[in-house]
Amino acid sequence: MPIPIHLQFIDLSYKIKYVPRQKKSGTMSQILRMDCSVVGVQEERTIIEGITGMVSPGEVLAILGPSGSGKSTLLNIISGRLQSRHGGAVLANGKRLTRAEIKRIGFVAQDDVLYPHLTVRETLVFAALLRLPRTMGKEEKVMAAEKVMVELGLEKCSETIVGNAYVRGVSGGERRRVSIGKEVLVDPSVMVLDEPTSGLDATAAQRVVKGLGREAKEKGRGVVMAVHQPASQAYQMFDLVMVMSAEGKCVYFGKGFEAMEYFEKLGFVPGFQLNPADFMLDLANGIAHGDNHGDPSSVKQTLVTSYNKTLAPKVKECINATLTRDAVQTETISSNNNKKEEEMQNKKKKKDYCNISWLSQFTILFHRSLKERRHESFSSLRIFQVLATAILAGLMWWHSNINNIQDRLGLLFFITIFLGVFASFNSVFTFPQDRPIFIKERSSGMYSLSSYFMARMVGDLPMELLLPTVFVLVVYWMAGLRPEFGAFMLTLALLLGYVLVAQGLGLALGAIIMDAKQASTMATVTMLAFLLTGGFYVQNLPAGMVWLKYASFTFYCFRLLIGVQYKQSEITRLGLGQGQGRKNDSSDIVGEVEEVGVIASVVALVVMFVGYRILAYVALRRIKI
Ligand SMILES: Nc1ncnc2c1ncn2[C@@H]1O[C@H](COP(=O)(O)OP(=O)(O)OP(=O)(O)O)[C@@H](O)[C@H]1O
Repeated sequence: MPIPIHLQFIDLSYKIKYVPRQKKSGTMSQILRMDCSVVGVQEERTIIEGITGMVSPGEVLAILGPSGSGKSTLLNIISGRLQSRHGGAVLANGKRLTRAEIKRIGFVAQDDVLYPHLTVRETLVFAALLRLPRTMGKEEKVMAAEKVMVELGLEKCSETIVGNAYVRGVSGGERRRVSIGKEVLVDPSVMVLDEPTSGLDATAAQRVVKGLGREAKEKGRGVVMAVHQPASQAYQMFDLVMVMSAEGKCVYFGKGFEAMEYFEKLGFVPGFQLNPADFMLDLANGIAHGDNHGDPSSVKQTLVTSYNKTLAPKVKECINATLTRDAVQTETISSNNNKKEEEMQNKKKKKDYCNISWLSQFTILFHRSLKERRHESFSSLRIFQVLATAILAGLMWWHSNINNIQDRLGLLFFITIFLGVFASFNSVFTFPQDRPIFIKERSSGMYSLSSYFMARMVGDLPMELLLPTVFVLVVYWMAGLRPEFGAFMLTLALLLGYVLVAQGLGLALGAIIMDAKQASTMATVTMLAFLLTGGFYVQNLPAGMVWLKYASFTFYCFRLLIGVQYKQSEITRLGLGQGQGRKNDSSDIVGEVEEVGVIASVVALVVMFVGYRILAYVALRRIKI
């Protein structure tokens, strides 16, 4: 049974600052010319204002209001997702929300935040394994996921992938139920749902609302949900109703069955039999039925004034009474515990923020990462890209001659370019794509950042190294590079190491910029810059730019590759080394391997491998959850 939580929210307000892109006065020609004068100064907009209410264990509170009235914003605040960015207070049993309480609030966002390539069963089972307490065994957790699947009518599609707007998967309504299932699984004390019935037909919507209401009563769970046009039968299941105006103000908060009576007293009566929710939505938009009540703005003004005058004081009084009761209870509890015990409890709470051990989190996330990313890493398009490029390069450099220095260096440089760009470009999407799920799951306390990060890093290894291995295998033997097995293995190891460094660069850029499009452009530009300064095009960089060469991992890889491919005797014979009288020639570059040293080059690559990952980790730490 969930721990009962009385949730109170008092005088909530939320404002955003924004810069309007263009003023209304901007003419079309000004806009087309992107005239700077049409860009406005920063403005402030109030999204919600003075919202007060509460929900107790076992109650269902429905939030009704027109589109854009701030319902989602309110739910985000209530569930602790916009902490410290709003006015007013959200209290759980009389105390401000802490991370532990937030974890007890299940939140189903308006958009389904799920991994599209996992099946329904996989999604729920992984959620159960990560979220249910360590006292439960694996079998029990899997059973819990199965039970939720049955309760929500998802057995039929349990083996179908979840999908999203781009990938065909389960239907929108089924996806919605998966999102709800992920929260129901952990028996939260309060469930906050943003339009749980969107995408469902009337019968399915009613089933979901009924199910949520029944569980609320049975388990003593508070439920807060924003709903668009609930059917009258669904409306009967709401204990409390809040109606918000389009301007983000409250026009009604109170018992569901008393709402019509309240509006009637104000003189707003539907002219014919009407669904109460539809009637209230019309009122919130300023549309009054029956008698002429004036224009919409005066209708809304009447409703807001009346709420502030008559209902708001009663709501606050009721909240105060609950707060006094909670305070008495809290006082009794704390007087029973001495300070030391309290400290120990706090420590334990902090340690137990995640339900399972670090190692279990890592193992589960690792498996999930493999399952989720297999389609991406081994997509037929990627396999085709790699194989086609490898075969093309192999044919172009077919059994190239070791004495033809330009050809050989060209091939080694091409391999470096291809693998570097391929790895960095593919990995740049990892964190921006994961961000919404990462924020959602971390705010629910499912895992720690370090376990997520390590699982991603380790999970990426087999995924990201297999195709480059195939590439090297094909090109190496087709192009007739050094035929000794040792030389092949060294080249392979070196190139795989290089791929991991390039991948680290992509991960770091993705984590820092957190926008897949911008980060991919940045990764391409950075890789090109590194390739430019890598020594193939210009041997002697201008004095102030030499550092660029040493910052480029392409530089080290390229030179080490040459070191593996050419023996010392060949370097001397072909005049490849420095001091062989061929300065400023592209064939002079082997000399720089000697200049930097093999060990130093390897160390530089290792430092960059670790450094980029540390950068990515630090960037992820900045994400507010
Ligand atoms: N970060 C933001 N930047 C700009 N506008 C915002 C931001 N957050 C919210 N808004 C605006 O605040 C208003 C309320 O948004 P919100 O999503 O809370 O409304 P809603 O009632 O849930 O709407 P719907 O029912 O259509 O989902 C909208 O007009 C929205 O454009």
